[in-house]
Formats: sequence, structure tokens, C-alpha cells
Amino acid sequence: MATLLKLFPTCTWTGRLAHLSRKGWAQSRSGRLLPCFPASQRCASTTSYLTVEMDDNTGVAVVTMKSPPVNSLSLDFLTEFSISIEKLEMDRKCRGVILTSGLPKVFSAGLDIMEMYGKGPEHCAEFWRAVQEMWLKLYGSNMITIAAVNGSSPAGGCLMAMACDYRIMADNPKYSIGLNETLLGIVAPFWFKDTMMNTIGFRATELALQLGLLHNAPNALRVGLVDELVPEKEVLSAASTAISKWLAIPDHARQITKSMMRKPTIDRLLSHRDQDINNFVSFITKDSIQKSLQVYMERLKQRKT
Ligand SMILES: CCCCCCCCCCC/C=C/C(=O)SCCNC(=O)CCNC(=O)[C@H](O)C(C)(C)COP(=O)(O)OP(=O)(O)OC[C@H]1O[C@@H](n2cnc3c(N)ncnc32)[C@H](O)[C@@H]1OP(=O)(O)O
Repeated sequence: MATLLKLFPTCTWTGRLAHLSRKGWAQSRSGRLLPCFPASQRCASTTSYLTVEMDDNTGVAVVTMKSPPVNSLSLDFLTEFSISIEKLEMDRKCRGVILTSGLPKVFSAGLDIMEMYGKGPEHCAEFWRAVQEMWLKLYGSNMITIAAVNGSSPAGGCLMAMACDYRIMADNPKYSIGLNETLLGIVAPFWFKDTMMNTIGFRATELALQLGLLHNAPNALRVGLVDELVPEKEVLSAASTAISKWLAIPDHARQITKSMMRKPTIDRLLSHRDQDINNFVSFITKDSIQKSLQVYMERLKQRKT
């Protein structure tokens, strides 16, 4: 087992591997002793904010976000997230990802407001590049991506879910999802808007963005922001069922089709990436915008008292 941990330092093998004895080892042609895995194997790696559980049998990885209290998307979180998606993308065995939250009631609270409040231009630029990177990795992924939305998902959280191929949400009217940026006195950038338009169409996006609509679960289904509502306890199992339908489609055909649908939107950001960062920095560092963020955060905290 010690050798195994040396070979796979970032992985915790679960399932029947715990019972691996000497007879669980095989000799390679070069004479090296290698672990011989039973047919069904799961490999779980845990970083500070994410757990990635890869099932070699199905080719599906479950990525669970766990950054208390609300899975807000900080610079560190986003960096880890993009690295994890990149690793899965490069893993030939991985064909699909289910993205979910390990926290109660919240999928993701969106961008970490504290990364945008009281910070200098350099930090804001670095943060925004990480936000772009997260979206580019997820929206442009070759893998099947399913969002198992088991809680509220405002703003950047909604962007994450929309970047997936399919969304399943917990049927709980208390949970909401949407791009609510205008409620904070900020503006959803063009690629947030494009992603929503590609998901629910022009008119519904126009209404949703201007009014900063946060749709409850039934409304989210009605406008097409999510594809299915299921009882809260069944979100993950419903995601597994859904992904098996996608896995039945030949990868190359699905991937080319996905790229055909999404490439123009991705290219639009890629060709304006630096300009988009400059726009963000000059917008977010304005005194009036900083004031809006401060007021919003204060209101958020006051809700509790
Ligand atoms: C010309 C055009 C140029 C355009 C240039 C670009 C412009 C800028 C674009 C920026 C795009 C921004 C995208 C975003 O994602 S902004 C973030 C928006 N998010 C929200 O509005 C969500 C706010 N949070 C909530 O509504 C609730 O917290 C939630 C429903 C998610 C959970 O509720 P719950 O009751 O369970 O938890 P609390 O509200 O008590 O929160 C617990 C603590 O967490 C803090 N918190 C919550 N959300 C955030 C966040 N997003 N960032 C940082 N911190 C957050 C909250 O304050 C509580 O903290 P305390 O415990 O310390 O009180």
C-alpha cells in the first residue's frame, strides 16, 4: 500500500482496493510491480476546494465543490477548478463530468465579492483572467458536462451551470438560479450574456439580465435555464442516469457537434480577452461600483440579523 501511495500520491483509492493484498499486484514486462485493479475502480483526489471522484468503469468523474460557507468563486478556487478540469480533459479514460456541491442549500454563490471589493487593478486583472479561464475550460470542454444543481446558484454559479451540457436542479422552490448582476449594481459581461442567450434565447435573457432575475426552481425549468427538476435527494442519481444517455453517443460526433454550437461564442471571448479584462478592471475599480458592492455585502450580512 505504501508503494501504491508513492506511485499515486494525489489519489485515494476507494472500493475494493482497500483489501488489496500481495496477490493484488502484477509484474510488468520490465519487472516492475504494479497494482492490479479489480474491474470496478474509483479514484478520488481531494484538493482544498474540490473532490474529484473518477470511476474508471463508466469514464465519469464527479467533481464536488466544497468551499464553505457558500462555494464562492475565489481566485484560489477558480485556479484549482480549472486545473482539475484540465487534468480530467487530458485523462483519456474520462468521458464525462458531473459537477455538484458538497454544501447544503448552495450550488455556488457566484464570484467571491471580496475578490472584487477593495482590491487593486493587478489583483482584479488576475482574478478576471481566472474567471475567464474557468468558463473557457468548462464551456469548451470535450467531455460531457452535467450540472447537478443541488442548491442556489446566483450569477457566476449560474454561469458555471450554464456552461455545462445539461442541468438537473433540486425541486425546491427555495433554491434560485440566474444572472442577478444588476441587483449588485454591476453588469454581466458579454460572454455571460451570450452563454445565457445560447441557453434560453434572446427575449428571456433580455428580461432576466435587465431585471437581475433569480428564478426559483420551477421557473428555471419553465424558461429552460435547467433541463430537469428532481427531488433533492435524487439530484446526483438523476445526473448519473442522464449522463448514461450522453455516453451512448459516439464521442467524436458529439464533440464536433458541441464545438460547432459553442465555438463562435468561445472565439468571441478569445479574440477580446485582454480588452475584456481591461473593461472589467476599469469598471470594478470605479468608486461608484465599489460603493454598490459594499452596500450589497452589507445587505447580505444584515439579512441574518
Ligand atoms: C461596460 C460593461 C463592462 C462589464 C465589466 C464587468 C463587470 C463586472 C462583472 C462581474 C460579474 C459578477 C458575477 C458574480 O458572480 S457576483 C456574485 C453574485 N452573488 C450573489 O449575489 C450571491 C450572494 N449570496 C447569496 O445570495 C446567499 O449567500 C446564498 C443564497 C448564496 C446563500 O444563502 P445563505 O443564507 O445560505 O448564506 P449567507 O447569505 O448567510 O452567506 C454566508 C456567508 O457567505 C457570504 N457570501 C455569500 N455570497 C458571497 C459571495 N458571492 N462572495 C463573497 N461572500 C459571500 C455572506 O456574506 C456570509 O458571510 P458572513 O458569514 O461573514 O456574514
